[in-house]
Amino acid sequence: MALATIHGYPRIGKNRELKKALESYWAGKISKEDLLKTAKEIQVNNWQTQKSVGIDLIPSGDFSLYDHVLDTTALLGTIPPRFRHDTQSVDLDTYFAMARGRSGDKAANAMDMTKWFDTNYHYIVPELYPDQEFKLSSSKFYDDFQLAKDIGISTKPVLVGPATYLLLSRSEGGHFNPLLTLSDKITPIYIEVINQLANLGAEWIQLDEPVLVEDRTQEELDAIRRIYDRIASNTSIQIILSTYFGHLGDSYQQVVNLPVSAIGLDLVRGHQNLEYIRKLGFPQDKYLVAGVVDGRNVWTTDLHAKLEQLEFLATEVGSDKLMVSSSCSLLHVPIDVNLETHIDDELKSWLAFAEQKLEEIVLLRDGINLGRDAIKDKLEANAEVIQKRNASIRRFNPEVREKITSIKESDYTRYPDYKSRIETQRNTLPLPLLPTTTIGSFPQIPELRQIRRKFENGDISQQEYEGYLENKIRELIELQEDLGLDVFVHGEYERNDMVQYFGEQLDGFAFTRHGWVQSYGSRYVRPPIIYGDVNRPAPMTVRWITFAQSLTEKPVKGMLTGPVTILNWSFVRDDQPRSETCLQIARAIREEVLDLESAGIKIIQIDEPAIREGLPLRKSEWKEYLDWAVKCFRYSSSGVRPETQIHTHMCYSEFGDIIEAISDMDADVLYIENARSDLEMLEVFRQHGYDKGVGPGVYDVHSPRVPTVEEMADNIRATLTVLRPEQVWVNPDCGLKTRRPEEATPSLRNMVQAANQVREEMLSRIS
Ligand SMILES: Nc1nc2c(c(=O)[nH]1)N[C@@H](CNc1ccc(C(=O)N[C@@H](CCC(=O)N[C@@H](CCC(=O)N[C@@H](CCC(=O)O)C(=O)O)C(=O)O)C(=O)O)cc1)CN2
Ligand code: MET
Ligand SMILES: [Zn+2]
Repeated sequence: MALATIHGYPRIGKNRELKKALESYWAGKISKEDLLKTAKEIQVNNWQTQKSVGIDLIPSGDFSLYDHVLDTTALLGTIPPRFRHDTQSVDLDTYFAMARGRSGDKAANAMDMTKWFDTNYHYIVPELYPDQEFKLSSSKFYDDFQLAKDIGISTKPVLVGPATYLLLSRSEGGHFNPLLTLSDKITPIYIEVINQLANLGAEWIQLDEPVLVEDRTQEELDAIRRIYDRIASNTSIQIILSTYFGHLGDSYQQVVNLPVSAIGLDLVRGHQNLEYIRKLGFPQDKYLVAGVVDGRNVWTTDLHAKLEQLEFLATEVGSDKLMVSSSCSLLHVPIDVNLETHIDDELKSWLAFAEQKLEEIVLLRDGINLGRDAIKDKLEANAEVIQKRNASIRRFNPEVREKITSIKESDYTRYPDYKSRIETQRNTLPLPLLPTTTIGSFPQIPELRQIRRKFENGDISQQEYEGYLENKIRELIELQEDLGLDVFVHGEYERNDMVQYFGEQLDGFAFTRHGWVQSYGSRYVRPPIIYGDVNRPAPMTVRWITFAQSLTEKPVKGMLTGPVTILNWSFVRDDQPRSETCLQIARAIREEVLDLESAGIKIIQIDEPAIREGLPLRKSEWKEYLDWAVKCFRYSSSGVRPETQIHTHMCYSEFGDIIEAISDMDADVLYIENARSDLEMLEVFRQHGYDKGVGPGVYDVHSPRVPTVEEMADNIRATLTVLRPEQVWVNPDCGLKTRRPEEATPSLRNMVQAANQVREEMLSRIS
């Protein structure tokens, strides 16, 4: 009999219970016991939901208070020395200190955070030394397994696999490959954990190795082989080695022949895996975890098409060796589409969130085990939805299609080139050396969010809401005058989120009320759903930017989210190439840029923080993506006059390997994350050179800690060893929306002082 399983379930709770509990705990408003009680309730709820729908192999350990990679760090005892952790097991405060940094007498910077593969989920990057020791330091995975067992559910514990853990970590104290250097040391700990879980009664355990869908060297594959050989000869439990987010490529044969009981393959993003099975076969003695239901998108599954795949797989591997699964953890989709009362029924029928996906998986399993006839009614209903969706005219807007075809090749290039236009800009836009600015958003205080919620619910009028926002902007302009910043922003107070805000104003987008997806820790997003052609019916930001500009002589930046980021942070229609959808968004943004320029705005910032996460996981596919992604950005920004300055911003990623594409975007100024990853970006600029304006962030905004003048001045001085003074801007790493005003204001005051200090040093050197 085929089994139904998933890789993992959303952790946040249907009503964002985890966020509320975490933030209350951090604010000292609830106790540790209260927090852990909420965590337990969410887990129990998740298990019971899965059980009642009929999932056979239910995961445990997929829940996390903050991040599952950080949980693995706690498990393995790889606590960076600056957290001075000396107890046997990692306590909650050390755990959160690693994630968020700590101030006071035990002050320590947070660990780096970066994107989880090509998703908008962020994990805490492990820091490993060449002589790293590993020591079991957390009982979380046992506790979670036991908790499920206590309510009568024998779960499948899920852990980040040893190879993935090592390859995702940062090598400290010199360049080395953590997989090649540390695999012998990490393996015994994994063996210990696996055997303990077996002792507690686990029959299956899942080790997630998504690094296997990236390009791996033979040396790495050999090291992985050695790890799994050793695990196999020292454990007796059934192990699922799971891969997701892509296909196995050339390493297919080697991976499926690793000594484990089951192999998990993504058959959606990694649809090529199906071809490999067809051509190269699949080992007869193994289970196949067939990831057929998309864990990365929200569209109702075409059950007929998937059943066909599964029927083929059943003949290849035997139906008793088949597990029907999600393509990856359901962490990346919202929980329940039925909470969305304002989405119309037709559109809703096109959508499946986590709970609906559980039902799809169970149906597909039944289709395999009992035959198509047994699920006939459901199959027919599904076929009707799919057929109607494919034929729906709601997806097409002839006017948009027409405008897209009329784009000319020259529309993708800005004239004149940077060298000439920067001269013009220097004359029309007088700025001091090392201009200071911010990335855009200012603290979204609870009062602001509450008022927006009231406005959405109709409890206050539009006039009251906008009056409130105007006051906030007035206050912020005064604050920026007082701080002495050079280029101002309006604060983005009118935005719930930098992508959702635009999605709500564009045709072809649907947005959710409850469709939260975890981005990191307690921070969630509601990705808009792009179901049709994208069009901008009216200006989206001009009203707020021009209001802010009317209050000051200093330049106020127009603030937009770029097309690639809107694409990558939305759920995207799957009936046309992503590049086409992106160009439609780019057209909408270009219109907005031109409207801002006509309204007298001199600097327009178009953020593209997600440009890198759209990068395919296999290098051979990079060029194609970068070509169209960069083109879309250029199309959105190139219509302006020479004197209008275009800025862009990126955060949370490594940019070294795509620096040429970034330079090709041809923005006049680039603000880039820098502080949290040990000034890595400076090394990139040193090696590759960069000729346009750059603001490498001088402090990390994702930590509540207020940075000192001296450390920021040091960062600026470091930047000046690599870049010319005329190029350099001074700004934080990212927007300040997640900070409290008590953190943001003193940090910026120190930042301006740091810039002043360095300016004086430069002047005294000249004179
Ligand atoms: N889409 C996206 N992806 C991104 C980023 C980003 O900014 N946007 N930044 C990077 C890091 N990720 C981040 C993701 C989310 C947040 C963030 O601040 N999220 C907010 C939610 C933002 C939002 O949409 N807020 C709404 C909903 C407000 C709300 O929750 N209201 C309360 C009531 C008010 C209250 O009591 O607070 C309620 O509904 O119950 C609004 O402001 O309108 C949060 O989790 O707190 C920050 C960074 C990478 N990826
Ligand atoms: C995640 S990038 C954020 C950029 C945006 N302008 C902000 O300041 O919040
Ligand atoms: Zn940012």
